[in-house]
Amino acid sequence: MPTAALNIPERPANGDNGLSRTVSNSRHDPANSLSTSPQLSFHSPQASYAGPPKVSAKQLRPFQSQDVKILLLENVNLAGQEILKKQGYQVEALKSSLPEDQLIEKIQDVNVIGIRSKTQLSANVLKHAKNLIVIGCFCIGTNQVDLQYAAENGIAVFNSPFSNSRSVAELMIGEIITLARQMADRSMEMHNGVWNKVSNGCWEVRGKTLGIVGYGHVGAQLSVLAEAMGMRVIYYDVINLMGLGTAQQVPNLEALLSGADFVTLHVPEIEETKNMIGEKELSQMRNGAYLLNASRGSVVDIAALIAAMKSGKIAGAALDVYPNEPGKNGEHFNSQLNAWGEELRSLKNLILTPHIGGSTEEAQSAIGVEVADALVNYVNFGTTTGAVNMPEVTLRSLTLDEPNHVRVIYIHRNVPGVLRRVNEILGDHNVDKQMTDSRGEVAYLMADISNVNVSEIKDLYQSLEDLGSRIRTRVLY
Ligand SMILES: NC(=O)C1=CN([C@@H]2O[C@H](COP(=O)(O)OP(=O)(O)OC[C@H]3O[C@@H](n4cnc5c(N)ncnc54)[C@H](O)[C@@H]3O)[C@@H](O)[C@H]2O)C=CC1
Ligand SMILES: O=C(O)C(=O)COP(=O)(O)O
Repeated sequence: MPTAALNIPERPANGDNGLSRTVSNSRHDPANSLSTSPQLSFHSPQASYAGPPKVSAKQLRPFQSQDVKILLLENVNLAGQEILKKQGYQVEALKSSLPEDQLIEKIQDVNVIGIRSKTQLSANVLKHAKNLIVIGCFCIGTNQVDLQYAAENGIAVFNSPFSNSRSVAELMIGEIITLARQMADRSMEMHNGVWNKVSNGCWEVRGKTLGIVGYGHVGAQLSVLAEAMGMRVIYYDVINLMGLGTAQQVPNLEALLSGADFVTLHVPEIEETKNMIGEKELSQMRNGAYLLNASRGSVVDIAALIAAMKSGKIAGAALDVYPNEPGKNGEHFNSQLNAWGEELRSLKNLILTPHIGGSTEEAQSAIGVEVADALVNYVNFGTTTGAVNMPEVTLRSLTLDEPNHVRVIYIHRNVPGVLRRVNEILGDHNVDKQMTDSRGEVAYLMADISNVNVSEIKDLYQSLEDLGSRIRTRVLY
């Protein structure tokens, strides 16, 4: 049998590979949601995929669902775990993140990894992930993943772009009032048996100005909620955006800082936002203003914030995120993690929360479902809709359950002449549908072809692998 060397099993004569699942081909069409809706039912393809060049025969082996190994870290919600288990995949779920050495060991073996904001998937970690085809970030932020390295190595990355935005915005509203009324201090005092009834330095939020830095999903939600409480809203963003309600965009960060009583930060962690709020920016804020950060720890220079709070310039602050965060619950938050840890804990009217902005039942189950659906669609069908580091490619219908149909996924470097060469190879068969798109250096081609005998799949696969431009080839059937 020509496929024996690669251990590609022959398709049974009736075209049924013995697996049967119900799947959806679109995660963005609610009517097609994997978990909630009328579903498109068909016999599952038996998918085959390959790792990078010069991999062993074992890695080239096509997989049955039960061969797919998934590692979920950081307590991914059960709703998401269930979707993956229902596919028949092997799912290992851990409650915490892993230190780099343990992560490197574990990641060598898995095809799919699911993480949240804590796990660092650097190039150094990913270079050990020889079998990895896709990463699911069960959160909004993707700064913890080397997206470029992943794309260049044919690893797609998905996230959940807005399922926890409302939860973050609501936490901000709670914190704005808590800061204005020094509520955290009063509560702490009462827990220590101290009655301390004060109005000095306590304010209503009605009529005060909220300055939102980063008017994206979180910032815009917050804007609406704050106006409903009678606050005036201004915002600063690097792109021009229409303000909701009567919110007004200001032209630069300084205008925002000097014009707001409360400043909240909702920008991504990127080079430009590192230490975006430091000594200079804090000095531009109003005397007695408040600062809230639920974006990323690197956005605020915490030593400068401590100084501004000690001097009374800043009347209160709320921090949900830190440059170094503990890897699991119960770990101590102290100066070993962050040099200023102890000093921070001693400050008045400072709310410290353990990165809980998106931690609600609603947000976590919605994220679990959304990202798990995306992973299933990628593993089973190669669909990249919603990927954050790859071109978005999908084909309108699936014919993989029909005899002699295969789907070819060809991730390649975006250089001239590739499509011509790929189509010379595919042209020996009947190309039913094809879509290709590129994002920077990486291009993604998906083609459904018919008239392919199972005995030809290995050659088809190998011919694509042999092209100099290939990053990863998958043949699904
Ligand atoms: N504390 C928590 O649990 C959570 C934290 N987050 C963090 O919040 C961040 C924001 O979340 P979303 O609103 O969903 O993101 P988003 O991508 O919808 O919005 C971010 C906005 O920031 C703007 N921006 C980028 N660079 C900027 C700069 N230098 N100056 C001003 N504006 C800039 C963008 O144009 C965009 O409008 C996430 O990237 C994540 O790091 C998100 C969810 C939960
Ligand atoms: O969604 C995000 O970016 C967050 O920061 C929330 O992260 P988490 O899922 O709580 O680790």
